[in-house]
Amino acid sequence: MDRIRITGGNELRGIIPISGAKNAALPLMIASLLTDDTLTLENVPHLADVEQLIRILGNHGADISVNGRRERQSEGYSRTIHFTSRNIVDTTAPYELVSKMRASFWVIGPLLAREGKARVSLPGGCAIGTRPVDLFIEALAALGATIEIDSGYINATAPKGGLVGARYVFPKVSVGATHVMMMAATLANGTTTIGNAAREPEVADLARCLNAMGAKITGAGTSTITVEGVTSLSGARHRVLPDRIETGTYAMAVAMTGGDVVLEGTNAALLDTALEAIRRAGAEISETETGLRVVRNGGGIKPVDVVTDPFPGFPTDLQAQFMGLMTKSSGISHITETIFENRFMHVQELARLGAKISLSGQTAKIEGVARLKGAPVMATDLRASVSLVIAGLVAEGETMVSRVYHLDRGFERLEEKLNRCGAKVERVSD
Ligand SMILES: CC(=O)N[C@H]1[C@@H](OP(=O)(O)OP(=O)(O)OC[C@H]2O[C@@H](n3ccc(=O)[nH]c3=O)[C@H](O)[C@@H]2O)O[C@H](CO)[C@@H](O)[C@@H]1O
Ligand SMILES: C=C(OP(=O)(O)O)C(=O)O
Repeated sequence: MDRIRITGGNELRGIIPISGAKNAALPLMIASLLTDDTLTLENVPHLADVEQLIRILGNHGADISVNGRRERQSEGYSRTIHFTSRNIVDTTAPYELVSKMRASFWVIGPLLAREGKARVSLPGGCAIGTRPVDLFIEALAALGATIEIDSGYINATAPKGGLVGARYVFPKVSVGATHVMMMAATLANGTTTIGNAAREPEVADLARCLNAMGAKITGAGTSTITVEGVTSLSGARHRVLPDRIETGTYAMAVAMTGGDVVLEGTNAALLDTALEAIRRAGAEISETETGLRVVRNGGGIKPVDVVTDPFPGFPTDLQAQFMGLMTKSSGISHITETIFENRFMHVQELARLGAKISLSGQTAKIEGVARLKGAPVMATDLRASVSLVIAGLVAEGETMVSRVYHLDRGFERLEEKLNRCGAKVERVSD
């Protein structure tokens, strides 16, 4: 199993290209199941999750080609992928496939809308909390679906003439359930209004793509989304938006090591709240023609308190990384996690590097230390693992991160991007 060895102590200086967003690419790929035409997605990151979803969509009958060729490899940082689901050959998403990646559960929306039925395994894994699916069930039931849970599967069936537009207000903001309801409603009879919808940029990106496919969606990116159902969708070409979590991660890495890096191909509007926290921690961030410039030349890292929240709040997917940064601040900071109840697995691993962190309920208290010292640590989930990389970049000596398959789910060519800016990060295959 691969491990990553980081030799700490180098500043980051140079350019880091920001990839297409994993969390936008996944629902966009799933949206391809809504049409028998070809959906072409540009700027798709080359990640383990994307490869896994390609397998899942293939199981439903999608024909997928990368950069116009059939092989699934590319030399570039991002790829153009064509998805054609002329016929849906199977409306079951089996446990073996869905358990590996939670977002694959979202196929339930398009399958139900287009085929009138779907049998989808309940998603597995609880690395960051229990992650229930009750909101998906309620939202689809509101559109008229009959839902049964049987042997670990959700069996969803649409009424005879198809799903029916409805008004539904989510009791809690859910990115995934908003994606699914929006996709399902595109082919429903009549108009759907989604209240308390997730406002994440990835929701707006999905709506842009669906509209290019002929859907009639307004309000995506606000908390009320209206979807006027249409009878069919066509193909389209769409460019995946930049990854705001990757952007924030590298910005925090630069704030941690010091240096001067341009994050290319991204923009501040995707993560204003997180950038403000990084600025308060001591980095200068400015918009350039090509992206964002992050600079910290001396001055140390200041303690900053953050609370995670749905967009436009501080993203939970940047919580672990910000904690990594705060381990070296000059005082005491508090980080409160409000989205997932068990998203603090990185605390004990950061402690191995010398961090001083205590937990009280959903709040972590971080007492900044003057030095971290390299050690063997274990990645526990995607964002937790990259927080260890951020800490490793300034830890004295060597930090060896095991279980890097978590990192490969969401960070494209991490070692290469960091090394080009002066870091010493090496993948070791045992
Ligand atoms: C692939 C992808 O895009 N994943 C992102 C997505 O996950 P995901 O869409 O799974 O997260 P949700 O927004 O659905 O979860 C938010 C909260 O709602 C709860 N909930 C959710 C559904 C449900 O039926 N019942 C329920 O109670 C969850 O347990 C959690 O406490 O948004 C999260 C919150 O920004 C991010 O951390 C994930 O990176
Ligand atoms: C938690 C994440 O993804 P998922 O919802 O697929 O687990 C993530 O992107 O940080």
